[in-house]
Amino acid sequence: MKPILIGICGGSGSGKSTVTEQLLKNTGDARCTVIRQDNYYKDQSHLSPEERVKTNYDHPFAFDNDLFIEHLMALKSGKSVDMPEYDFSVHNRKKETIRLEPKDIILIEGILLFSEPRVLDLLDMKIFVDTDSDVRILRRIKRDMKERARSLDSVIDQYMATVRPAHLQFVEPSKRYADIIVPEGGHNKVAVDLIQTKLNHILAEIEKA
Ligand SMILES: Nc1ncnc2c1ncn2[C@@H]1O[C@H](COP(=O)(O)OP(=O)(O)O)[C@@H](O)[C@H]1O
Ligand SMILES: Nc1ccn([C@@H]2O[C@H](COP(=O)(O)O)[C@@H](O)[C@H]2O)c(=O)n1
Repeated sequence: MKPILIGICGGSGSGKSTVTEQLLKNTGDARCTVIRQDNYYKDQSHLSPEERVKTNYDHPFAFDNDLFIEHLMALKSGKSVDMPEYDFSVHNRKKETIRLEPKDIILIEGILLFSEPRVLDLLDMKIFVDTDSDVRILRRIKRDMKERARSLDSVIDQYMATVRPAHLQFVEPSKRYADIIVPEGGHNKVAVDLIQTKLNHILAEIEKA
């Protein structure tokens, strides 16, 4: 049986990574792997640090979706891929890549998964993590200052200039494509447990096949 591709989409700070990590932890990395759309931001080595700050990172144009889709298709057909690595503190790809082996369950995480029809076509299950925007921006401020080397002013300015408009234009309308909506994100134990039950069922089916 071919690997099952599960998309986990939602706004920035909604809790996608937390949901994804929990599903990976419960399923085990022998049978499950994760591929993140964030790793497929375009290479910006040709731009100066000042120019990179101006990029709209919430618009579909910011992503190398051709490479992302090529890698999704490869994993789906049982081939391994070398996923790019990304450094948010310098707004650019790292030189290193990570080898991803195809596993029975491939979790795919990203803000713009469901707004790209070619990605939608490849997904076997679509999960949207839905969290109010006030909660998301508060989570993002904490995370970006701690983990992504940002100042409070830069997070607020970026949110107003690009994150919020792109969320309303691309992310929020894409919720309609979801099979399952998870309110509040990673600490929603009931929702994560229900999804895990479905994954366990899929894994048992694969073993029988
Ligand atoms: N249900 C929740 N309740 C409280 N905090 C949460 C919840 N889900 C996620 N978080 C926290 O919010 C922050 C952003 O979550 P994350 O999973 O990284 O979001 P995303 O990947 O959608 O940007 C993290 O610090 C995470 O620990
Ligand atoms: N150089 C970059 C690249 C992306 N971002 C922001 O990351 C957000 C997506 O990641 P989440 O984990 O929050 O889903 C997205 O909203 C971009 O604005 C960035 O700030 N800098």
